[in-house]
Amino acid sequence: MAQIAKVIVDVPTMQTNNPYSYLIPPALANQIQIGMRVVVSFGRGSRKVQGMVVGIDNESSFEGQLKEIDAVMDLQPVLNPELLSLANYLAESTFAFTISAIQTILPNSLKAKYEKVLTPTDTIEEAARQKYFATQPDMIFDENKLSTEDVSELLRLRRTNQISISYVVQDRAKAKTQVVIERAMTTSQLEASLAEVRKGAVQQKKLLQLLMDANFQTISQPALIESTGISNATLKTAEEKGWIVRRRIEVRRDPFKREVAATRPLPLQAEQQTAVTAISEQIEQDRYQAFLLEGVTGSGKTEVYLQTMAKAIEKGKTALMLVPEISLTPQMVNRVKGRFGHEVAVLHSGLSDGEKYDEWRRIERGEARVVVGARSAVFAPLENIGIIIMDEEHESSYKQDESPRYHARDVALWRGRYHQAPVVLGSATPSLETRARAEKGLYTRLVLPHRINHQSLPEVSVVDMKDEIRNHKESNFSSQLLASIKEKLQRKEQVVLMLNRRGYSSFVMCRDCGFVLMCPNCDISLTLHMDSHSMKCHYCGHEEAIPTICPNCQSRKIRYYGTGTQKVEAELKDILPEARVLRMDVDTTRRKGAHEKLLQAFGQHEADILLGTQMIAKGLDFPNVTLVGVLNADTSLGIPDFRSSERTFQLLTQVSGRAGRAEKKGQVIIQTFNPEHYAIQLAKTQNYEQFFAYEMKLRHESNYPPYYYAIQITTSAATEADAAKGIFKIAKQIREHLSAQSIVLGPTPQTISKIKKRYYYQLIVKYKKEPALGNLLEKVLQESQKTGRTGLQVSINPNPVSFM
Ligand SMILES: Nc1ncnc2c1ncn2[C@@H]1O[C@H](COP(=O)(O)OP(=O)(O)OP(=O)(O)O)[C@@H](O)[C@H]1O
Ligand SMILES: [Zn+2]
Ligand SMILES: [Zn+2]
Repeated sequence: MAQIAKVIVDVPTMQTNNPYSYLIPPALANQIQIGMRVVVSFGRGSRKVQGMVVGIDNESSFEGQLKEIDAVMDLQPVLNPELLSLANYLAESTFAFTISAIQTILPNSLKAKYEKVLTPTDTIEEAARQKYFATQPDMIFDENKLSTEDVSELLRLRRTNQISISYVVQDRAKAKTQVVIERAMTTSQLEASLAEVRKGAVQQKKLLQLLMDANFQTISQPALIESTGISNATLKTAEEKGWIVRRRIEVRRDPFKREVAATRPLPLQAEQQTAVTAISEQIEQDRYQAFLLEGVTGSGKTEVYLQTMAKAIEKGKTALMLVPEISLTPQMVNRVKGRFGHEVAVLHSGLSDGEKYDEWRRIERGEARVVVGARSAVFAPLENIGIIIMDEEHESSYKQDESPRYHARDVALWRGRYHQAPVVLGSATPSLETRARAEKGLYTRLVLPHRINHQSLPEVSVVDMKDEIRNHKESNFSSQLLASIKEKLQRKEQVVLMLNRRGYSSFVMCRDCGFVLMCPNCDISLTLHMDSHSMKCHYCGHEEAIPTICPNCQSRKIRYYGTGTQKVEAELKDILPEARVLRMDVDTTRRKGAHEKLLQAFGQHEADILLGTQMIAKGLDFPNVTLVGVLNADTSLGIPDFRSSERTFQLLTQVSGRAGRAEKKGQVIIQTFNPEHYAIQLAKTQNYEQFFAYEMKLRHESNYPPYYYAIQITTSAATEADAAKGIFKIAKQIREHLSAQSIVLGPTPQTISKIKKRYYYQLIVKYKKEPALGNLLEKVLQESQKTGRTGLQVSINPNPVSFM
């Protein structure tokens, strides 16, 4: 009986969630498995496309003529059954196409080209060894060059573990390489050369002596240069004279080479113990339960994570831990590595595709039983998960803002249910959604109300910048903040300063006509960058010269407004010339590892002040920091979004929490133009519960989440008219079907209505119960696939983190 494979195909212009049926050629019968990638021909032109096998039937209800699968790309499944059904869940819950869900779950290198190298194992049959490995130790699997019979045979060998596979990324540029130096002459030849070298050539002599040493072995070029001071030029001469050869060799990637000192579990404080016990009980009983671990800053949440993860590992299970973004990773990764050593795999956006892939394979092979990573690590191919942790669960970076628009929290909860394992959502400032669910009893709430050793929370004072501006010359520093900084520096303590913006100043404006320099591609003003002496767009990267004359009225009175990290750094140098300042923002952390280096330097007190954007607000644990200054608390308040108060409160509470974490008492100074705003007043007392109650009341009054669900529908097109027409048509379609209780906001242009030369319109549906809405939106999405002519794109974003 013929076998039929159900294949999800990758055709960008004609996406559908339905699999297509293909005949499995007889030679591959019983060899192709669910979760393998295949090549099939698609459509009238019989274009070759990639696809994923999601099902295999032994008979077909399909009447007509089926095409055969052309080739199989994998010798073993790359997605296991759990991850395949997770792909379906993602597609359904986020209005995405199954193929893009699958691609999101797979690591990038599996989308790229790579070579599969086959090696025989000890158990290989003699006939097979003779056939494939008689003349070579391994072979490259190339589905285009091998006969179907060979492919079938190799699949069988793989399934019976007679061969193993390793993957090498084909693009050589991606492989990590290093130049090594080898000796190319005999000792006596080198001696002869030494005699000929002219007197002053000290480096050449030094090199020859090194080479003549009986113990000389191949050495890496950077190591040689570093240890001897011999220059690159000398090595070049040496190569020309034939003393050495330089070769480029491949080295294994290891994203975290530095050994981390091992740590032992700390004796727990009473509240930590209660939390660990409650979570461990669920691990013991293999039960899914979601927990909210609500602990003030510095209350020791990390120790709770580590000890419950250890419990899962002890039981022979695996553990998954999510952290918001790379900025948080260095300290957290070190803590996890300190406890679990080589069992840890790290996945985050700072890794190259190759590094990510190496880690992915280690997880898949079961070599790493603990995974730490940012958002996409939630798809780590761990089996037998015993616990899932999500640190700083309120962070908006957990939501992906392109398709599939998933929230890692939902995926974590889904996997927790699948594996019957507890999921721990931790935060000092939980999202309103999560805290509300705990209120309803859906999550078990665990509270750590005190700092470790009952150290008090830092004292927060609020400075009204309106008064400051009236009384002083224009400065980013109030007299109170400046005085405190000086005091701390005198005591050899450290200071963290947060500014909510990068660049030098935020925009350039003409004092005569009010002209503001805008990006030609986006509806946003350009930002001045002093380091590159240019104006940059933070959305599309457009860059142009700094104007000295107003392009509009030719006036010379063009001035810089607002403030940025570079400008504050310059001011600090001016008023505190002896202070050592480290600046941390997108511009200083662009290079790989730069982030970790900066934090390490600050931790070792190589600087007195850490000045940064929001990226310094979370997770840092430096005992010597006793003052935190927030230069402009208002930027996040000014954003026209229902979550702006929540964001502001979270940010201020988080950054305040960096002060006074050890024995020394902490102090926080918040500068603002809105000192009476409730988000700022409540951040002053760092009282999350009070903020929660107040904000929930406001959300209730104005029908916002978490009282209502929300869906954002966006259209975009090359012309404004097309984008608008598209959204109004959708609005009409939807309104006809909505119940009276639901609310539609818009359609309106998006807050930033033009990005990269495309125009954006949106509409928001707020609803409590709309069982038919999902299907309706699916239909809208399918229809939008057909309107290729105008280039209209429609996207649907369930539970958007903001309405902008
Ligand atoms: N049981 C304990 N005994 C002694 N010290 C502890 C204990 N638990 C945690 N600590 C220490 O207390 C400090 C704060 O802990 P941790 O960084 O885990 O806090 P946190 O709750 O994650 O804070 P934040 O939300 O601000 O990141 C750390 O330096 C940690 O090593
Ligand atoms: Zn002008
Ligand atoms: Zn732009």
